[in-house]
Amino acid sequence: MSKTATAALPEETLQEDQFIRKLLADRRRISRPFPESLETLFWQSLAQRSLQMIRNIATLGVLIYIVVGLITFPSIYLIADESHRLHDILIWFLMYLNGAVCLATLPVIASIPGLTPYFQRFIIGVSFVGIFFTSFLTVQYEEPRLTQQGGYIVVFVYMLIYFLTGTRPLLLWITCLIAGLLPLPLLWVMGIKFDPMIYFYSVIFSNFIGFFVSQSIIGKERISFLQARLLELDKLHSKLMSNELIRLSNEDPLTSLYNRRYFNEAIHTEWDRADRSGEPLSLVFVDIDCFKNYNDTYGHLKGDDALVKVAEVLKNHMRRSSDMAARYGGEEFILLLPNTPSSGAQVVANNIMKAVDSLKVEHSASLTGKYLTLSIGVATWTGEADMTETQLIAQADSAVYQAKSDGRHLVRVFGETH
Ligand SMILES: Nc1nc2c(ncn2[C@@H]2O[C@H](COP(=O)(O)OP(=O)(O)OP(=O)(O)O)[C@@H](O)[C@H]2O)c(=O)[nH]1
Repeated sequence: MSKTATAALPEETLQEDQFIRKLLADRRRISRPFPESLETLFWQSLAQRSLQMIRNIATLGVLIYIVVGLITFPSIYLIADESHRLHDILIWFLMYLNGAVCLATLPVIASIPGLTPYFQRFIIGVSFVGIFFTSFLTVQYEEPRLTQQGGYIVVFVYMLIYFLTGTRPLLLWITCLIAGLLPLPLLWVMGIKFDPMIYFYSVIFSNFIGFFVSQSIIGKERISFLQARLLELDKLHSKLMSNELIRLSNEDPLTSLYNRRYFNEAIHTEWDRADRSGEPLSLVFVDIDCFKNYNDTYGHLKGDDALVKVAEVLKNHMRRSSDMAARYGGEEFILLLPNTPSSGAQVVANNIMKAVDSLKVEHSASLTGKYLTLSIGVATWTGEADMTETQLIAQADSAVYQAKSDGRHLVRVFGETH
């Protein structure tokens, strides 16, 4: 990144940019948590993507779930022995209902904007309920083959939770582990016998597998996230750069006022606007008196300081958002005052004159007194058809000339005789 470019970026953003570049260069550290704000952003982006995915596949999900129901129900009917068929169908139905409720919650949360900030918490809650009831019910089939099938469903549920929700794997792992272990004392109290191996395999082991696989997927997600974030920062950087370039091309580097080039553009726009609206447009031309003498006496650097001080006064007198002050040439400034009649422009000119007087910038070689003074010319266009912008500028300039020839340290209005 170039020197100018880095200067345009805020310090925080710059640090983030450098951190990301380092991390992408040395990917061994990628699985460690990022600094807090970036880490939060990462999980938020995953949650956002999950929400979007859930919204997109909601209808398809409902259809698939119905098809799964239509396929598994007859198989339960066929597999289960007649002696406990009703019991097993009831267990299947409760499991199916549990799955339907849990899965239906997701698109509902995703479609209510007020709930989406709590998406992760809902996921934790829904996962807990889903795993608890699925684990609790699946071992209650009388038919061992169905228990085994239920085990596969638990594995499937785990995978769904891990891959669909974009939730932190460790948090999910702990939640699912507790939800998976909690039915054990309940089953024991209820005296329900079950195969511990199937329970271990479907509830505990698959949770581990889901955790490790999702950890490795999250690692890849982290890389994509950092790359996307870097792209965003680059875009922001380019935007700042182009804003900065625009600003620099419009600005006078010494005084930070607008420069003559920008003034020429602005007067053109305002001229057209005044032409359409019929509002008066005033120019105030400001020239520092005996500035050559000032430079000769105090040196150019002091001369520059004086220019900056005058510029500050001008800026402070630009009270309307449409007013603008520009540096027109060496020690000449110009104010563009849209929708301002001559009387208003004269008030501004006199105030500026007094404000510079009150600065009391010592000028021992001045012809007007002991301090730095201004000569100011005012010209106003009130819609005369035969006038041009250049003519208005020339009128303001000629009013300054009048002020100079009348003795300096004066405000003169073009067309008025004194
Ligand atoms: N320090 C400094 N001086 C500048 C700058 N731009 C122009 N000047 C000086 O401003 C002076 C303007 O001098 P003149 O045009 O003769 O006007 P003046 O001495 O102010 O005389 P009057 O306008 O008749 O009062 C010149 O000496 C320029 O060198 C600048 O950026 N910095």
